Amino acid sequence: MTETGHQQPKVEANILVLGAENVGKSALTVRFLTRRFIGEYVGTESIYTHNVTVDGRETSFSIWDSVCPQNPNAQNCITEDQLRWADGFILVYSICERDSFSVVRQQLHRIRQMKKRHGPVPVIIVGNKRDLQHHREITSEEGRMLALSSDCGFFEISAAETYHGSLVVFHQLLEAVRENRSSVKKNSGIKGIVRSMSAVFSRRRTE
Ligand SMILES: Nc1nc2c(ncn2[C@@H]2O[C@H](COP(=O)(O)OP(=O)(O)OP(=O)(O)O)[C@@H](O)[C@H]2O)c(=O)[nH]1
Repeated sequence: MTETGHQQPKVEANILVLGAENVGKSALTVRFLTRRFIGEYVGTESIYTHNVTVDGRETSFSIWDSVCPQNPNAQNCITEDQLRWADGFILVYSICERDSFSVVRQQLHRIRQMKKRHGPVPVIIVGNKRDLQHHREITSEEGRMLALSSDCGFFEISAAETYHGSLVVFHQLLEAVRENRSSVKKNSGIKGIVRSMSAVFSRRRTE
């Protein structure tokens, strides 16, 4: 409810979870949805709907847990349809697998190319399997630097160990999606005013 007693409209967010095979995309998603870590997940593509209250507002997440085909050309893991559908992206790698970090880098590049055509879109990079420190191949700094250099959020988590990490990832992305929407709306408002003013002035010049 707002101060004036009006019900705030429901927030809807389409989130696409990407990354190489076996990095924990399903584990992260299922953790957020159920608070539980099951251990083994069916490797099929799924879209889940999850209705929750976030910061006092009704929110409906649609979460697309994608599957990256074996031996992929990583960039082609993402289709145009997926890119159009998503309001925000979670790119997952395993801190124990250098190749999965490269996949995230390539997928990020593809998303940023699309951004040129479709406008900005929030991305959060997630280094998963933080509990497996003894197998670590990617330092936290590498993950953080990639995120900083490409204007993304960054978290290292263990979907196996805690629920909190997955919660923070989805909530931060939701906040970024909401901010992105309001800045797009604001910009299109200003652009609209500029466009109509230039139409008026060009008409005057020709009168
Ligand atoms: N130790 C550890 N294992 C994890 C973690 N997250 C996931 N796993 C394990 O990693 C394996 C793959 O997890 P999934 O969630 O199926 O990974 P995925 O990226 O969805 O895999 P695909 O569906 O094949 O693309 C499973 O055996 C999980 O139990 C984690 O944080 N720590």
